[in-house]
Amino acid sequence: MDTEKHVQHIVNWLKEYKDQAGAKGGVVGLSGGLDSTVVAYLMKRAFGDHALGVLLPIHNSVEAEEDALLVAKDSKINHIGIELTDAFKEGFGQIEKTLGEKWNKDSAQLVGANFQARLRMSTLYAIAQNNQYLVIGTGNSSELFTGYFTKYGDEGVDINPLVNYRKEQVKEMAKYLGVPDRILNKAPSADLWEGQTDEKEMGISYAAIDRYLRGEEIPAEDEKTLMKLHKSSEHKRHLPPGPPQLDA
Ligand SMILES: Nc1ncnc2c1ncn2[C@@H]1O[C@H](COP(=O)(O)OP(=O)(O)OC[C@H]2O[C@@H]([n+]3cccc(C(=O)O)c3)[C@H](O)[C@@H]2O)[C@@H](O)[C@H]1O
Ligand SMILES: Nc1ncnc2c1ncn2[C@@H]1O[C@H](COP(=O)(O)OP(=O)(O)OP(=O)(O)O)[C@@H](O)[C@H]1O
Ligand SMILES: [Mg+2]
Repeated sequence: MDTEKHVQHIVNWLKEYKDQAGAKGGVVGLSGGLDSTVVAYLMKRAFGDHALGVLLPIHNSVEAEEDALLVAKDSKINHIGIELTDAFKEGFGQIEKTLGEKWNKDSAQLVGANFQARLRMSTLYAIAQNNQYLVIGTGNSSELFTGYFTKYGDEGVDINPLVNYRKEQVKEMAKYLGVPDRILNKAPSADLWEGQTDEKEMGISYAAIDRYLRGEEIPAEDEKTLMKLHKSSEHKRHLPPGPPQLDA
């Protein structure tokens, strides 16, 4: 791909979209991971001083604050940090306490992880509305295809500048934008629990996902895994359905 052309295309679109929405700028959650890093650099080009990155640490999950700070400094995006550890512990603790015996401990890790993603989403929306900003998403087409995101959590956003780009293309953009090697070379992770990586949890590599999305053949076992992820997450790619309308 002609990376320079695509970067300019996204930056132009961000500017146009913001203007037609009547917004002043945009806000993004800064995790220190590749996707939010690329979005931060693009937002800085599109929104200048009205690009805001927000570090949202929850000290229950893995901490990558140093990387997020490095991104803020390197991209020169305005940034703030909002500590969500207590809010998470309080909110999630109340649910556990109230459900008591009915609380299913087997799924608690995943449920807690999704709760964290939605808490971050709520926080970003509060900041966005307060500043007349839009919430800028970081999802790419590889994640969207597999459904590897929390419904109404990290994909609860206003616009998604990377949605037509595969993970490998996001990495190309990162190189073009001068993202530090430390960020470029990290294994993609939601950082929602110790040792979590996207590829381990999904059971397939981004290389295989992206090969498939490019229309190339992948091993049968990978294709089976990918189709399962895609089908089971179909509901995440649509607005909530209701019963069909009756005539009278
Ligand atoms: N057929 C259907 N029609 C309508 N709704 C349906 C449904 N099936 C489930 N649902 C609903 O969807 C919920 C399950 O979806 P969801 O809540 O998303 O949860 P789920 O897909 O189980 O988990 C999210 C996955 O994304 C990963 N993640 C999360 C956040 C960030 C990142 C990252 O890469 O940074 C990754 C996380 O590690 C996990 O593997 C169910 O609890 C139910 O409410
Ligand atoms: N600690 C955090 N602080 C602020 N935002 C966060 C934090 N953790 C996750 N997010 C938000 O959730 C998004 C989804 O996470 P995801 O892991 O898919 O992307 P990433 O971390 O940017 O890149 P990578 O997939 O390479 O790890 C992030 O891009 C970011 O906007
Ligand atoms: Mg990440």
